[in-house]
Amino acid sequence: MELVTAEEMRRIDRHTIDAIGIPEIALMENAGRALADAVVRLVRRTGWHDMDAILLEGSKEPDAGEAGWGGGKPWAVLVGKGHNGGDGLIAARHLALRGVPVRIIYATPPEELRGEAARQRDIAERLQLPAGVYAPGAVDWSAMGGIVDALLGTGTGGTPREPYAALIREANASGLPIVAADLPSGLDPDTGQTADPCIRATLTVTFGLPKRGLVQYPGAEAAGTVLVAPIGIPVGLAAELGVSTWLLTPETLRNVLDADPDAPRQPDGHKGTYGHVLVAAGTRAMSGAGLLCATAALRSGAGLVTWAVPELLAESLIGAQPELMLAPVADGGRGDWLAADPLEVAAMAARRDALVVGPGLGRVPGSGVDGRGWLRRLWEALPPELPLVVDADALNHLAEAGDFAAWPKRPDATVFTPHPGELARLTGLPARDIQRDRIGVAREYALRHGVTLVLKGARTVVADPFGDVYVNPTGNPGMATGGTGDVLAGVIAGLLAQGYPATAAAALGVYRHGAAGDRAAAKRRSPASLIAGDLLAEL
Ligand SMILES: NC(=O)C1=CN([C@@H]2O[C@H](COP(=O)(O)OP(=O)(O)OC[C@H]3O[C@@H](n4cnc5c(N)ncnc54)[C@H](O)[C@@H]3O)[C@@H](O)[C@H]2O)[C@@H](O)CC1
Ligand SMILES: [K+]
Repeated sequence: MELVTAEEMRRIDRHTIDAIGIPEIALMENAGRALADAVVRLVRRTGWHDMDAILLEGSKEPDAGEAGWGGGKPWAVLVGKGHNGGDGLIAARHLALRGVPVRIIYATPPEELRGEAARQRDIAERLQLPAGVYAPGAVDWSAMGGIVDALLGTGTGGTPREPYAALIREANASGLPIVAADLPSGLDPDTGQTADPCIRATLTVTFGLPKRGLVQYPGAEAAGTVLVAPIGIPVGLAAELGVSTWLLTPETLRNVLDADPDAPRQPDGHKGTYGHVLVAAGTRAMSGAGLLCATAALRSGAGLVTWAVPELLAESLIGAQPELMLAPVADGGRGDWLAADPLEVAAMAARRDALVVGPGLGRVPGSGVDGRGWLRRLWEALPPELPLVVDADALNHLAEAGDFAAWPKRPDATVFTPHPGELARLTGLPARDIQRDRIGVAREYALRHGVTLVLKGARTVVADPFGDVYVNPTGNPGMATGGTGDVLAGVIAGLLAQGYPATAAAALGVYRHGAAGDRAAAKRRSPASLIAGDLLAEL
C-alpha cells in the first residue's frame, strides 16, 4: 500500500476526475459515506470484519466499548470551508439517514463554502439537518456523543488559524471520541508533524490512500486507529503517477520487493544454501553487542555465521553461543578492533556471503588510533559486490571521516543502519530536524550516497539508492533498549547472505525485527521489561 503526500493525493484525485472521468462528487460521496459507516459501527458496535475500509497495518482495532460510543446523544460534525468540510456534511447526511442524530457546526459562516462543499451545505439545509456556526464557548459538548472532525484535510497549510484553532482546542478538551475525516486537523499530511493545536483523534478514516503523516510520529499518535476507505480511485494509479513510498506490509514485501516473508526453506537445502555471514563486532567492554548481532544472523536463517573478534577476547567467548564459529583477529594483545588489521578482516569477509561491521566496535577515544582510516581501508579492500551492513560505531567512524561522499560507491550491496543521532552525525543536521521529516531526509541521503538507508526509531524508514522508501509499522516502545539495533544489523546481514538484495533484506529485516519485538512484548507483563535478547527467540 502506497503512502502519499498531499500533493500526490491531489494529482491522483485530479487524474481520476479529469482523465478517467469519475465525477468529483462521486469520490466525495464515497468518502463521506465511508466516514459515516465507521461512526455507525462504533455507535452500534457492529464490528469491522465486513467493512470496505481496511485497518492500516500497525493500527489497533477501534474499541467501541461495552455500550458503543455516544450513548444515543448527537454527534457534532465540525465543518471547515474546504472539501474536507464537504466530506463532513455528506457524513452528517448519512448518519442522519441511519438514525444517528447529528449537529453540524460550521467553523466559519456557511456562505464561505465553495464548490462541492457549498452544494453539500445546501443539501443539508434542505434536509433540515440541525446546524449552527461556531462561537467560542457556546457549544455544549456534554450534550454530544462524539465528534466528527471535518475541519481541515490535505488542503491545510501551517498551523490552524482562528476560529479553527479554538474549535480544535474545545473538541480535544471535551473528552469525546473524535473521528477525523482524512486526517486530524492540524496534522501536516506529509511529515506527521502536529501543529499546536492538532486534533487528537480516536479514529481516522483516510480517503483513497493513507497520507504519509498518518504513519509518522507524532502524527501516528494524533490519528489513533487509521482506516483506509476506498473512494473509487483506480488500483495502480498511484504507482502509475510515480508514488514511491510504501507502508511495509507483507503485501509490499511480496509484491513490491519480491521478498516473501513466509518463503519456505528448500526441502533439499543444506547449510551452504543459506549463506555464510561474517560478523565483525564486539570489543572488550561490549562483547555482548557482537554476540547479539551474530546470534541474530543465525536466527534470520543464515546457514553459517562466523564471529570475528579481537584475539584477546576470543578465549573468553568460546561456547557463548555454540552454533557460532569464532575467528580471532590479531590485535597486538590489546583487545580492540582498531589495533586489528582491516585487510585481515576484508580477506576473511571475501570468503563469506555478507559482512556486518559495527556493533560494539568501539570508538576508542584518545587511544591515538585513527578510526577513520581503519574503516576506509576495510571499505576499499572489500570486494565491491560483497553485501555489507554498516552499523553503530562503524557509522560514527564514517561520520568522523567527513569525506564519505568521495569514497568508492558500492550501490547494490550496502546497508547503513543509523538511529537519528548517528544520522545526525553523518549528515551534520540536528537530530530534531531529521525527526521532523524522517522520510524526506532518509530518501535524500540514500539517493545521494548510493546506499540503502535504514533510519531506526518508531516507524523505521528504509530508503533505497533509487528513491523508493518503505515505512515499517511493526515494533513497539519496549524495543527502545540497548542491543536491539545489534539484533537488527545481524538479521539484515543474515538475509543478505541468503541472497536477498540490499533493500529487500533491509525491509524484510526491519519488518521481522519489529514483529519479533511485538511477540516478545506480548509475552511480558509490561513492554518496558523487554530486553534485546528476548527478540532472538522470536525471530
Ligand atoms: N479532491 C477530491 O477529489 C477529493 C477530496 N476530498 C477531501 O478534500 C480534502 C481536501 O480539500 P481541500 O483541498 O478543499 O482542502 P481542505 O478542506 O483540507 O482545507 C482547505 C480550506 O482550509 C483553509 N485552510 C488551509 N489552511 C488553513 C489553516 N492553517 N487554518 C485555517 N484554515 C486553513 C483553506 O483556506 C481552505 O478554505 C481532502 O482532505 C479530503 O477530505 C475527498 O472528498 C475525496 C475527493
Ligand atoms: K480533518
